[in-house]
Amino acid sequence: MRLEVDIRAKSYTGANGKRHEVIAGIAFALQSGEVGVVVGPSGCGKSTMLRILAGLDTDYQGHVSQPAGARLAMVFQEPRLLPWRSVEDNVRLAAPGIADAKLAAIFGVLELDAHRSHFPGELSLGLARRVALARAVAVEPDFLILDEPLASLDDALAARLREEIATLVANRPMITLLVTHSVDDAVRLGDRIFLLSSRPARLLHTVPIEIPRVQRTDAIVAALKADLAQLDLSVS
Ligand SMILES: Nc1ncnc2c1ncn2[C@@H]1O[C@H](COP(=O)(O)OP(=O)(O)OP(=O)(O)O)[C@@H](O)[C@H]1O
Repeated sequence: MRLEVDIRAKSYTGANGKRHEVIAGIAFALQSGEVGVVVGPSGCGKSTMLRILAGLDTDYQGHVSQPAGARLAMVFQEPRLLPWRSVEDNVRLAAPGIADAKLAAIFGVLELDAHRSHFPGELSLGLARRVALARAVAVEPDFLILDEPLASLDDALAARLREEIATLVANRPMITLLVTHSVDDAVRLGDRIFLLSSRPARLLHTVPIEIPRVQRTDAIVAALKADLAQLDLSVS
């Protein structure tokens, strides 16, 4: 299973009729079992790229190929839960027929067991993100897209959710693509990091990380971040 991305250009037409270029060249490939992390400055075009990868936007130049029949799940920045349904129902509606044991395993990893009967309005942002993630994983995707899953969470919560994401991706062979502003999150979670320029987004560097996630101690993470900081992120 392999995802191949070659987005050569993407632009939007503004209200004044002028086109503005948002993506100027992003090409990469990911294999099943790999976590790719896209890091780029705010507003550079990351969400636009994810929408293209998810097939929600076909108005671009280039191509994206994923295996026929690959099942895709996407977790958006805002959790988008059904407010009138319980946590458990939100997940079951996305994955009808899911076995109780499978659901219990997902809720276990994401520490949601105590919240099964809660409604989205009763949840903190961190919990709502976990439910959105549970819902995505419950459909057993081949390709999982996560748009800023750790943004706006305090450090301790972000660290917990990061661990949980690491457990989920280790439990299932899928292609995971995660977008973040945070180099720290990227080096803790990624197998391959894609560094983008500011808008229009251009892929500046692809950085593979060979050290297994479980072996990435704080000292190793600091060293990896120092390596990344040496890279030239200016667009020539
Ligand atoms: N539907 C649209 N029509 C016109 N312009 C758009 C549209 N969607 C996004 N843009 C513009 O494209 C640029 C990139 O937006 P995008 O949301 O992809 O960036 P981003 O890197 O995800 O940002 P952030 O990091 O803040 O989430 C921005 O200048 C944005 O205003």
